[in-house]
Amino acid sequence: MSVIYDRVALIGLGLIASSMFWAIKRKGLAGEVTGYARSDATRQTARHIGLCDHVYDSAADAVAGADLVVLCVPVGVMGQVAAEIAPHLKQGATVTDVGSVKRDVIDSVGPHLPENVHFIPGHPLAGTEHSGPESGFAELFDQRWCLLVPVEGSDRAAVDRLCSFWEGIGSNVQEMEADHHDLVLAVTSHAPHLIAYTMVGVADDLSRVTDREVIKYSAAGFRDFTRIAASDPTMWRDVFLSNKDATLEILGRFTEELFALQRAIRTGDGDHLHEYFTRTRAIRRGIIEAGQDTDAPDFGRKKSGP
Ligand SMILES: NC(=O)C1=CN([C@@H]2O[C@H](COP(=O)(O)OP(=O)(O)OC[C@H]3O[C@@H](n4cnc5c(N)ncnc54)[C@H](O)[C@@H]3O)[C@@H](O)[C@H]2O)C=CC1
Ligand SMILES: O=C(O)C(=O)Cc1ccc(O)cc1
Repeated sequence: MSVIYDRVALIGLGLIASSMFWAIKRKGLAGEVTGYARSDATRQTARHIGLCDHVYDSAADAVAGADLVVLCVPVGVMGQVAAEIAPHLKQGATVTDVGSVKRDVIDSVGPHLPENVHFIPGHPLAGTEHSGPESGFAELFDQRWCLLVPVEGSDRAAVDRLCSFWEGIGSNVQEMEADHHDLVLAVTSHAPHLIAYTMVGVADDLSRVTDREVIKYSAAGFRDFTRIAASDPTMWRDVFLSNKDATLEILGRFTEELFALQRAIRTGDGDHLHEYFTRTRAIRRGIIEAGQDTDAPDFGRKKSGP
């Protein structure tokens, strides 16, 4: 694979940026990769582990001369970071992001960017419950989807170039409209995370009265919930607050179904339960047949280091 962008700037050096860096280096997709993170401690750690060719003390310096700028910060601060870098962007550069929510990011970032740059929002559907610069690994995006969400007037050549970049990183790329993205992700990722957070919270309350038996005897299902509920609190607070409508819609439907199942249990309606579980089992089989099953935490891949 050859160089796709001469200079790439990663803003926010956590799980996603560090995984991107190692994947970029693995395939030689960029001539140089610069980086910036808000905290001095993160910048020091990044320098110590060789994350980025150069880590700058300001976002302005990191993006200067960059052909591709990737915003890898929590969605709640995307707009603020865009305002900070806007005056320093190279003419003709592409600005993208990796945020888990798209409409809110488009609305908060778009207005800050000058007309002479290409803004192409994105979202790699790959991650783990870990965060920070040391949590990244080159294989994170292999065979995972990366959704690109071009905005009105996005330049076709710039979108195609970003698509090639993500394919070089290892992803399968698809384009999607922003509101549709947010609804799909509310079903497949955001609501499930909230449910996991809730279930672990409930069990935590219970564990106090049962001498922590809930943890001690936790079966695989609950352990999977605890993994998800260990995800970064800042990131997930921002996801729920910025994808409010879609998440609330899905949670409303979830609550209705839960009440129906609750009623079936109370009234002894075994047929209802059996039919429901037969339908959900078919969904799982569909996922496996589509080659999207991954089963294990971290989607079945083990961290093999940078
Ligand atoms: N963790 C995951 O599984 C996935 C996360 N995402 C999205 O990727 C983005 C980054 O997530 P992670 O890498 O997991 O987070 P992380 O917590 O590992 O890293 C975020 C980084 O941003 C920095 N940061 C925070 N505020 C900043 C600011 N104002 N200016 C500059 N740097 C700032 C933090 O210091 C940290 O280095 C988020 O928007 C998230 O929604 C997307 C796919 C998967
Ligand atoms: O760790 C998990 O189970 C995930 O679901 C990872 C993840 C988290 C957030 C995203 O926007 C995309 C992927």
